[in-house]
Amino acid sequence: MNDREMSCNTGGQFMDRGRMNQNGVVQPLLTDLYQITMAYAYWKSGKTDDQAVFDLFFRSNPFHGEFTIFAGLEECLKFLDSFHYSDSDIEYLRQTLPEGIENEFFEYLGNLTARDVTLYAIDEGTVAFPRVPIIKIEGPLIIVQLLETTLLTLVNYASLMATNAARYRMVAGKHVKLLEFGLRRAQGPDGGLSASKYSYTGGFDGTSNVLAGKLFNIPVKGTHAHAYITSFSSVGELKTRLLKHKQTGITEDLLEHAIRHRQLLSHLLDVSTEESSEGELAAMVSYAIAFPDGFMALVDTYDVKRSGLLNFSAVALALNDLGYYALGIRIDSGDLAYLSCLARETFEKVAERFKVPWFNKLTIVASNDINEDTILSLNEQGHKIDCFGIGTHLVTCQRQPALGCVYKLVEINGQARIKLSQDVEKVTMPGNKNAYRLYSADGHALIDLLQKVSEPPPAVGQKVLCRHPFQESKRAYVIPSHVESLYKVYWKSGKICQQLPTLEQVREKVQISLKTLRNDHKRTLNPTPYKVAVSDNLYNFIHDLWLQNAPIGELS
Ligand SMILES: Nc1ncnc2c1ncn2[C@@H]1O[C@H](COP(=O)(O)OP(=O)(O)OP(=O)(O)O)[C@@H](O)[C@H]1O
Ligand SMILES: O=P(O)(O)OC[C@H]1O[C@H](OP(=O)(O)OP(=O)(O)O)[C@H](O)[C@@H]1O
Ligand SMILES: O=C(O)c1cccnc1
Ligand SMILES: [Mg+2]
Repeated sequence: MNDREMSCNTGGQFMDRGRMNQNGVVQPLLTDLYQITMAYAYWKSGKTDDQAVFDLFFRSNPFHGEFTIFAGLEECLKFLDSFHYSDSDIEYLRQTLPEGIENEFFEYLGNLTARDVTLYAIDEGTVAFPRVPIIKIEGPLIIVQLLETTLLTLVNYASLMATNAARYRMVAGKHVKLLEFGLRRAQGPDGGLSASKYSYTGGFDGTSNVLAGKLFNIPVKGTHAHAYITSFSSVGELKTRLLKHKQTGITEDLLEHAIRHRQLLSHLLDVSTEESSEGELAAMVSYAIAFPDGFMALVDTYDVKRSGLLNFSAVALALNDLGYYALGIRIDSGDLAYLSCLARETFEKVAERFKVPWFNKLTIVASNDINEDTILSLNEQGHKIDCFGIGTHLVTCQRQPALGCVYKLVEINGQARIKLSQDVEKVTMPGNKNAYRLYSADGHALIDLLQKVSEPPPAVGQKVLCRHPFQESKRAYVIPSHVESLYKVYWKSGKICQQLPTLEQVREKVQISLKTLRNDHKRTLNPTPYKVAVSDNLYNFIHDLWLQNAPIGELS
């Protein structure tokens, strides 16, 4: 065991060793220097045992949308569970922090754990909204402050990615498969792994990232690259053409079958065999021999119509002669609407002419710089794509590369704190609060309501005054048919205190939670903002505190 592994404590009640596996890069020094310098200054000024409450929240939804999927909670809990500065961490800090830092501080840091911290959170996979804290953390000021940057880095990208993936899922519809192909384009290896994990959470069906498959138990899927096709230039290069018949076991020449079918197909599809690529045919035959039960071929290397579809269909029919069913094709360039329709038409013709009805159902995968708008546009035009392979736009979240979650002090030693700003959106909601989601009779979420923790929760069937946090005139009475208390205690007294869902369960939660949102909040163009309100009591409290803290200017 290395010193990082040894530093993990025994874990909470519900945490088995499997779960403890955490990305090794997530450790207490994965933070900003200022957290540690502040910790020293807090320590020096006797604030070590001050009790703080911090809220982790975002101020606006990403991608011009009106919802965000909260993800990354499990990683935050693992981080709390293993929080401990190793001897080498302390040694590094001794060398790095300014001279004159007292030795006792390093001893203090060396013994510091997250045992005295309590973490409340919304369930991972739930839709969340601006200004409603998704995590609330209480505990000694120093430790709670020290957690800021790491928790933010664990939640921000995870939630952004899960939201992005959920948006792709919404525009693609539930019947189209979505595969994440982004590792090569992701923000480094760790970004790539997180992208694979959280795109699955958001509703993708699998990833091409093999390590993500192993680590997170996500289905791994894939086709092949253009290099495989271009590595062959003629059938003479085939080292073997032989394949055993699936049922009889008799060895046959797959190429011979393919060439025969290719001739027949050239009439049916009205393309000449001379125009099509022999290298492509050779590549497809060799791939089919390697994967007779999983033959999926890239058809756009030379020309989809004049070469790719002809060669693919010939090899797929040859496989059929030997008792195997091909899976389908991938198209990675050109007009994906047109080419997918052309491919489906081709398959239908072949199905009819060769009496192979399963040809109608061959899978058509499309890739090439696909984003939400491309899918929407393809839907409008009409297409026959069964599966999108999506890389760059998905994993880099090109449309909005960061979610702006922040971590703000809202209470210290029972005293509420407010951060003022010229920009009203940036004024923090002071005090220790609870959050509730109020539902209508038809099961839709109506509004999220923040209250002071001292207030009784809203009750079903009873009128609640919900106020806009900053605009006095904006208020509404809501009579909820169902009230959901959004926070659960996830970490207390050094233990994880909820049964953590599996990745699969979080993935299901995303879809269930999205269903509670009205469609107008989810549409891509000009969605209706979801309402986030405060109780009358909290409203008055915020505004009193605001006035107390805002200096009165003087005109001269
Ligand atoms: N029918 C379509 N409607 C809208 N967008 C499409 C459609 N078909 C493809 N696209 C998108 O248009 C872009 C086409 O990319 P690009 O101009 O690089 O063409 P290409 O097909 O890759 O060209 P090349 O064959 O030269 O590589 C891609 O982002 C692709 O997802
Ligand atoms: O387009 P993305 O959404 O990022 O999806 C991943 C891309 O990665 C692969 O090829 P690559 O782009 O590396 O080569 P290519 O440009 O020749 O297709 C694949 O063919 C996709 O095009
Ligand atoms: O398997 C694929 O088709 C794949 C994987 C990564 C990137 N592009 C395509
Ligand atoms: Mg590409």
